[in-house]
Amino acid sequence: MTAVPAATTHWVVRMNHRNRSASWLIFVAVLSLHFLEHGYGPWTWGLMVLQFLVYPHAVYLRARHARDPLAAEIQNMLLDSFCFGLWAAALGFPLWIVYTLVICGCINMTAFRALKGVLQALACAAAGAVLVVAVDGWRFSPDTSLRVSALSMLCLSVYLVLFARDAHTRTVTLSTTRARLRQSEAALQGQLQAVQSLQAQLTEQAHRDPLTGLYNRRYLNAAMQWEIDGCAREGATLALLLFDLDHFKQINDRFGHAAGDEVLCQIAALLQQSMRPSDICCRYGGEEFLLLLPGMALQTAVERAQALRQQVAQRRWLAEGQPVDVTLSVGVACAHDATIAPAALIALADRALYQAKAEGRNRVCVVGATPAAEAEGVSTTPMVPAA
Ligand SMILES: Nc1nc2c(ncn2[C@@H]2O[C@H](COP(=O)(O)OP(=O)(O)OP(=O)(O)O)[C@@H](O)[C@H]2O)c(=O)[nH]1
Repeated sequence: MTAVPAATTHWVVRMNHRNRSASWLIFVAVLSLHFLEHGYGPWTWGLMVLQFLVYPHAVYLRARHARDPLAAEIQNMLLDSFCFGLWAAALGFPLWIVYTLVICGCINMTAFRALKGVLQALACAAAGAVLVVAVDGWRFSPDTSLRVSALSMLCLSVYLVLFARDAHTRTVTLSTTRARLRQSEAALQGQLQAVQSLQAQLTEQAHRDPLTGLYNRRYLNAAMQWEIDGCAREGATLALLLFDLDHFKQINDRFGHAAGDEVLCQIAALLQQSMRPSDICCRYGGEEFLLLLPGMALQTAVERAQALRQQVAQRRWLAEGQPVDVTLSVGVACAHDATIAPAALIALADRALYQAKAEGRNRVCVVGATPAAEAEGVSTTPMVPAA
């Protein structure tokens, strides 16, 4: 047997040990009085000491060291009832003594097994009584003296009070534990929400360009295929505008990198202002921006590019307090179905952008220019889509 610290002993085992030790001590007084009144011999006295003074500690030790202490304690309770039956029959069923013993056994079992427990306790008590009657014959002397009856009542009362006190302690402990659990659950929920919001922030940061706050290329790579598929499903076109600042290096060289950054941020803000909720705006490279326009036809996309180009060119830009010319070149491409790969669509826009740069910058070029675009100064240079 391994030593089990009292604090880790099952609470039922501890409770029954305490209740047995206390109430059975009074019961020793009940029996002693009864034995004296009826002149019982030393054997009976010896058995009483064993049963009511030694037995409670023996069964406590057995349950405490058992592999399943609760099951062992329930066996102890059934054994209590069996022994009560032995005593009841051996003493000739003295009414108050029998009543006290049987009620104690039944109440204990009811607490753990409900009505089934009562039946089990009664069955065990009956088995004990039958055994004594079978071995020693039937004896019946139900009367107890007033003193024995009164002491029996006291014993039963002490047992019931102890039992009720334990029930109260368990209820208080349970509600305290429940309250603590609720607090821990609320704290856990709070932590979970904090982790989820942190995760969302991290995901957002991983998809954003730190300087301009626009989506970055990593996000674009994932988003483009969804957008191409989505537009193809709806039978709509997907337009793509690729912007590049003209001679941006000169702004950096003349006014410094911080001034260049400021221009980039303002261009990003300007692009965002013109966006529809469904549009996706990315910082594609150093001074390159990309607008993805789901459901937009090529003609409309070209108009949009022209408007933005003009807005930038006409705006009065200042760098370090000095006026500076800022212009954009734009390449426009359009996907008409899901067969085009994201990289191929960008390559088309890139070729149009290259053309815009080659033609002198501050202009919009388009893959397969339309007559309307031509009228607005859009390059009509026909471009062959990349294979
Ligand atoms: N301030 C700033 N400059 C950047 C950033 N990223 C790239 N650049 C600069 O952008 C400039 C791009 O130069 P180029 O590729 O020669 O292009 P460009 O001067 O705009 O000339 P074109 O595109 O041919 O009209 C380089 O000087 C880069 O250092 C950035 O985040 N901040």
